[in-house]
Amino acid sequence: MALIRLDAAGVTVPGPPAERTILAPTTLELAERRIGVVGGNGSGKSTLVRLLNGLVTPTTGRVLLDDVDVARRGAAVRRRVGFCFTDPSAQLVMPTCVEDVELSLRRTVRDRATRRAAAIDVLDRFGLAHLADVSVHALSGGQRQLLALAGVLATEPDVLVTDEPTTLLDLRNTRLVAATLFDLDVQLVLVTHDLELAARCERVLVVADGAVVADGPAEASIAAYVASVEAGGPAGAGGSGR
Ligand SMILES: Nc1ncnc2c1ncn2[C@@H]1O[C@H](COP(=O)(O)OP(=O)(O)OP(=O)(O)O)[C@@H](O)[C@H]1O
Repeated sequence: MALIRLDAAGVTVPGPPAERTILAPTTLELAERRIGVVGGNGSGKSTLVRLLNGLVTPTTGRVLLDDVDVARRGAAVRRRVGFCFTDPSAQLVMPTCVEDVELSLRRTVRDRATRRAAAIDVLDRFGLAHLADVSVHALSGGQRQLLALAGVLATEPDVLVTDEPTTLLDLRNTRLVAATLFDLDVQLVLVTHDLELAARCERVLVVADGAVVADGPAEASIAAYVASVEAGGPAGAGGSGR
């Protein structure tokens, strides 16, 4: 299991209209197998998790993966920390499913025939082998999300960060993607608005107004989040100035 450490890591963005802190300096150690991140729209969840693989660079403090500074050795960290976006279109770039997975494998498997076989194996693990030569545009929402996950996991990261992987999906596909995610042999950091999904994590962080306002076992964190929403607090109102 990787140890991810935020050491007073914060993010401030420049104006206009004025410089704004979108994540207050945050100190955390993340070592659990499955970590959920919940909070209102615009609260800072994506900013927080994008720090973990260098998609966002902290403007104060540091982020360390097993003592490697993400800002200094981004490429090395990204080989260990895979990131999956909410909208799979953001990462499916090749015409067919198999080619998309092959693209992920281009650095690790040099030989083309071996790479194709490895890509088919990956698709098979996600129940997508029968779609190998199908256009990525012909897939259902759930299949696209699974393919995006397959592409990231083909690189065998130690940690998978996934930002609202079920938000665009219907109930059946939500269940399919959730079952796949929770079955993976990988450390998972899961941003979600689905509290049932968050409840399956060992630890849940609640983000509000650019800060982690609750952090603990899923049940306690989710209860705190729900209570703050019911009280009309910032976690529910998305009150980060958007
Ligand atoms: N590069 C940036 N420049 C300016 N503002 C930004 C930037 N990135 C994020 N923000 C702002 O920071 C705040 C937090 O954004 P973030 O995407 O982290 O929220 P979130 O909790 O993931 O929201 P959602 O649930 O709606 O996806 C928002 O007000 C957003 O508009």
